[in-house]
Amino acid sequence: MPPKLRFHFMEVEGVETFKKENCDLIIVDTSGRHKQEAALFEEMRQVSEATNPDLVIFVMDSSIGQAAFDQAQAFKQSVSVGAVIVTKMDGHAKGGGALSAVAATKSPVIFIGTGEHMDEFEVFDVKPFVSRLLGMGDWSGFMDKIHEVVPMDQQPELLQKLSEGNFTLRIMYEQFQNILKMGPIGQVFSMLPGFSSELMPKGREKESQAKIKRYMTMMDSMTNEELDSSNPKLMNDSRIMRIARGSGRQVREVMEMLEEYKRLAKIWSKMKGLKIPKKGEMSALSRNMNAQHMSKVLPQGMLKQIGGVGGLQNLMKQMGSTKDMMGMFGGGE
Ligand SMILES: Nc1nc2c(ncn2[C@@H]2O[C@H](COP(=O)(O)OP(=O)(O)OP(=O)(O)O)[C@@H](O)[C@H]2O)c(=O)[nH]1
Repeated sequence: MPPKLRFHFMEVEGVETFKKENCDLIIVDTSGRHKQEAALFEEMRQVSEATNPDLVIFVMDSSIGQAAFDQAQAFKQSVSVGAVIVTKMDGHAKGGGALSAVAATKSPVIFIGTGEHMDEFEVFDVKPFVSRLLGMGDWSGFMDKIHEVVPMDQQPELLQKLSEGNFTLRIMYEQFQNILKMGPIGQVFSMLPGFSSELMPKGREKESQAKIKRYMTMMDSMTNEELDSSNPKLMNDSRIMRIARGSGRQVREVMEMLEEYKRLAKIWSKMKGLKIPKKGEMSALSRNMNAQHMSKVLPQGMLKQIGGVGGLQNLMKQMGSTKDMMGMFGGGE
């Protein structure tokens, strides 16, 4: 063994021992390191040289955000990173940093961590990941639920309205109604674009259900004009006071409900022009989700860092995307 590798005798000895014992999988875990720590990177390079691994995995915490690019690049320069694992996807981070890590290492994401336990370690699946990143929710799951729960004769109308980008209070009301029908509420919520984290944080389903019912009571005191309008200026003070009085709620609560509506309307307006697919026709969604949609929803700084829409297309390929997903970024391969 060359002298400089003696430091890593433990790793080398460990790997040799386990190989002799015919272990299928041997994992050498280095301690956490940061790109500023040159000596630790050198140590990691030496461990890699000494143990000659089949695969080097860069494990990143999704909360580091855009710092992921520099961090991943520093890893790639020291050792031949071949895959990425993104942890803490259960937190607030959407995982945009993972795209940067993939760009920097030119390696696919293979697993994601969604919690602290063994069963919260999942094989990476590109569709839900990208949907979450874009704030779109899990479209395919959502579509399945829509087909399951929304009465057949109402489906085309609802989907048509959504694709027109006119997200009115009435649509919100109808969606709330459907959501309450769908249950278990947590699972369904997490599939709807914009509905998941803010409106219904994990573990507080009961509270959220009560909030939705409260919102619906307030909307019951609205006129048809108010429910069907997409003009934000319509809701003046006197209308808000009338709704509060009519529903026995505080003005503050009506305003909170209207804020929630505005937030959802903003998210759903990104779907304007999108042809919502029929059941089992995700490719229709993919075809219609073009580069223009993408550039609207991704943070601009991030888009730039990964080389614009073209770079994004390449990344999705590297992330192991299916042909369907490639279609999302402007027409497939
Ligand atoms: N919520 C959540 N917690 C996680 C996840 N992955 C790891 N953790 C927790 O984060 C903490 C740190 O995890 P470690 O696996 O020790 O992190 P590490 O990077 O190997 O740490 P070093 O010892 O510095 O190398 C532990 O409490 C884990 O349970 C995840 O996906 N979600």
